[in-house]
Amino acid sequence: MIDLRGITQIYQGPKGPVEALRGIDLKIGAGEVFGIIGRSGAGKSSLVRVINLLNRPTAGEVIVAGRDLTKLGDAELRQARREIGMVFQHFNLLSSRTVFDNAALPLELAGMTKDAIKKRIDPLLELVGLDHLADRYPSQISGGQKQRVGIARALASNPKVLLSDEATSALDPETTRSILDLLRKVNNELGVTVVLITHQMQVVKQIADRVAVIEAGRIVEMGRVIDVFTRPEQGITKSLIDEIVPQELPAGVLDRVRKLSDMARGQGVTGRLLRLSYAGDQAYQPILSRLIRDYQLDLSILHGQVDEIQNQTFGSLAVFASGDAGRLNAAVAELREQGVQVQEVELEG
Ligand SMILES: Nc1ncnc2c1ncn2[C@@H]1O[C@H](COP(=O)(O)OP(=O)(O)OP(=O)(O)O)[C@@H](O)[C@H]1O
Repeated sequence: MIDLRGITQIYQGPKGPVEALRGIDLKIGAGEVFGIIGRSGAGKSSLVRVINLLNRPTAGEVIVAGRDLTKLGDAELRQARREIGMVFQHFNLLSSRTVFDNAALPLELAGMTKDAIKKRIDPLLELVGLDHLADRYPSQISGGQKQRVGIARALASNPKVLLSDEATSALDPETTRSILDLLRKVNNELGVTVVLITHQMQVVKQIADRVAVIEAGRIVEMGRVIDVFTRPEQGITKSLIDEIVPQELPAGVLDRVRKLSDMARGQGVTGRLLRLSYAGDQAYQPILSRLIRDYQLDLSILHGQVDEIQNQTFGSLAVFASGDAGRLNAAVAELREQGVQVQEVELEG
């Protein structure tokens, strides 16, 4: 549905050129919910605005639904843009227009008749849960409701793609969840491809099928969300995940682990601090009991968390394992063979 090829974006800033996007290649399939995540200044907004050519890239091709938007004339581009809806962090509603009239704006601008507009907007307001508030003004509704208007307006022209530019960043966690649920529903019921940019892994985790991590204008990591969560490769990805699945153990716990390690050494056995993570059907208990039973290891559980991503279980566990060095190595090898990610945490320092 979306195919970005060799996208470069250079802005002329006051202190010279700023290279916001440095050769982005990205394919997003029809019907996907795709997350683009990065820290402030990474280039997320620049990238999402390239998709509807609100930003014309300095170089590269922007192919949406089979057409290269960079090659279209003004009239054709206006037409093509109707297939790409967009929602914004600050909603961008007109305060002098009602909920209905805000949602209807793109259709009015396109010259649609009043009757046709009503036929289109009434069911959309119902879809976003605002049919009872159609006559209210933006000042009379909550932030979450404003974003629902923004979503209805973005869907008014029956687009194939919905772009979300930090749509939930101004909302509290509960409202964020309900807006993300709504975007999922839009994706499921209308088949609209959703591309959302965010700086929060929680958003990606709740809704996206795949994610691209962007840093300094480049995609540094990309994959299915469950895979990126279980096997993050880049430092930036790890630190973004760390915000919802803490990777660092508290200093007090590490102190305890060092004592356990000293004790193990005193008893002539090896001790290692391991971080295990897994996705899917494996569960903690069989993993742990196997380590104890088959490899005669002693285990201390330091930290554990189980979560769900796209209906798949995702677990992470920190354990201190001690025992015979050879058996410990064999246990780690078997865990890896079974698809458990095993990361050794250094205890020195
Ligand atoms: N119009 C502009 N003129 C000059 N530089 C710009 C312009 N827009 C963005 N930039 C610069 O391009 C880089 C990428 O900005 P962009 O807004 O795309 O990042 P972002 O990841 O969306 O960040 P944020 O989450 O803070 O909005 C930044 O260094 C920014 O300062």
